[in-house]
Amino acid sequence: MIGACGIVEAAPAAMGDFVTVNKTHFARNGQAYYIVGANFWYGGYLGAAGGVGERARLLKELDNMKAIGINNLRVLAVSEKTDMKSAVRPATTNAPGKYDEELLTGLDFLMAEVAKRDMTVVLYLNNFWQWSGGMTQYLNWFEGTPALDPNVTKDYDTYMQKTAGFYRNAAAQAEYRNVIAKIVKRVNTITGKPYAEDTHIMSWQLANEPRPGNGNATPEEKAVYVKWIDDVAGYIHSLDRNHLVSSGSEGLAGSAQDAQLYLDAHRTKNIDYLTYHLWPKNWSWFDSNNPTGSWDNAITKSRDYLNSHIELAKKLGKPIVLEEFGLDRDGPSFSIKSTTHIRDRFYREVFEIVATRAQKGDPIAGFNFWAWGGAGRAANADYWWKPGNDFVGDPPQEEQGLYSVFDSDVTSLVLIKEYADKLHAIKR
Ligand SMILES: O=C1NC[C@H](CO)[C@@H](O)[C@@H]1O
Repeated sequence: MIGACGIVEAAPAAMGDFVTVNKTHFARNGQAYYIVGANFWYGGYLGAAGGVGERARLLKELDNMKAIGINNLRVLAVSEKTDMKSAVRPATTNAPGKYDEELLTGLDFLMAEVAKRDMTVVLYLNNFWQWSGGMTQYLNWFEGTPALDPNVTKDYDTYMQKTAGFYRNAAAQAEYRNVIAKIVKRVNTITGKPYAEDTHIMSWQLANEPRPGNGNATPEEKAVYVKWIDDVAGYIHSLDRNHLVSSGSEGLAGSAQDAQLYLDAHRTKNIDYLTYHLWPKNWSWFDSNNPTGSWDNAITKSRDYLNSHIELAKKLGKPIVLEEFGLDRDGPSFSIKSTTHIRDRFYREVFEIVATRAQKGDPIAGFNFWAWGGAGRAANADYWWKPGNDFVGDPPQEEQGLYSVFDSDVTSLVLIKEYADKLHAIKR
């Protein structure tokens, strides 16, 4: 069918129900719903009508993801204009109260196309990291503190400790809630449907990887964090009684390694399901320059991380989604010409634990790998992103090719499809 923008579009799929929580599982359309997902942070950017928009690419990416069984996308809904070097440009928020409607229409287009493919989307409304401006940019606006890019300062500990000041800043929280209301109460300009009534939104998510501070977060910082999650999640539910709300937490790695904090932060009835992320290289469990020597350590710790968080989900009686995980390409290399044998081995280990425990009825509700690169390609010899370059799965704060799964990574795509079939076959 030829759509309004003159591009062949998928035929409308049947309208589904909202994703709901049934004890420790998701349900949709009267049956168990398992997440076979991709991180696709830039999906709304590709949907824009002009500027950075690439609607023909977006349709192809969605069709290619659908073809390997992907049913869920995790997408950045809001970004903040910032001077920080390794942040995406443009941003949906140019300044407090000043929003880029063309870019926000990109999210409308994405949601319209997702609905045609009966996929669902998790939309995150902020970012603890600098690659979309995020909480640090709010503090620059409302505290006047410089937005210091940790890729430049190389001081992530100070970055994390200062960024957590966002939770305590009343003016920043007020603007954050203004933005939340703008998105949650938005009416899709393509379909005319209010977002709050869109059954293809699975969940609103407070932020990407919100942390209480750095690894030495104080009891006071932890208490502020727990209250912030409860308050904001409750605020979102007050605007929208239909959709789930999640935090975007990484699990213990994003909770100062404090399991009690992770439980306390997610016990509230306002958080409907748990999230966690798995990053063996980022967390120095895996050394990609010594893969053989570090594999056993990495996979042992990864297996423990995967399984222990499912036990925490059992304690809270809520589903849990592994909504980020990744490993770099053989070499290591950023080039799409490099192989992905080690990453495929890691993915298979992750998928096997998720699928096996899901089949057993444990509260693991699926995964989103990080991240879909699809047809995007790195543009520069140094693999860093510059405005005007393709978007790929790696945001601008990392080399373009670090963790992306590209459309040429056939062994990875086949592996994802193999486990998509297993998860989609689970009937409960
Ligand atoms: O949310 C995230 N988690 C890990 C990704 C890869 O390092 C990173 O790109 C992103 O900020």
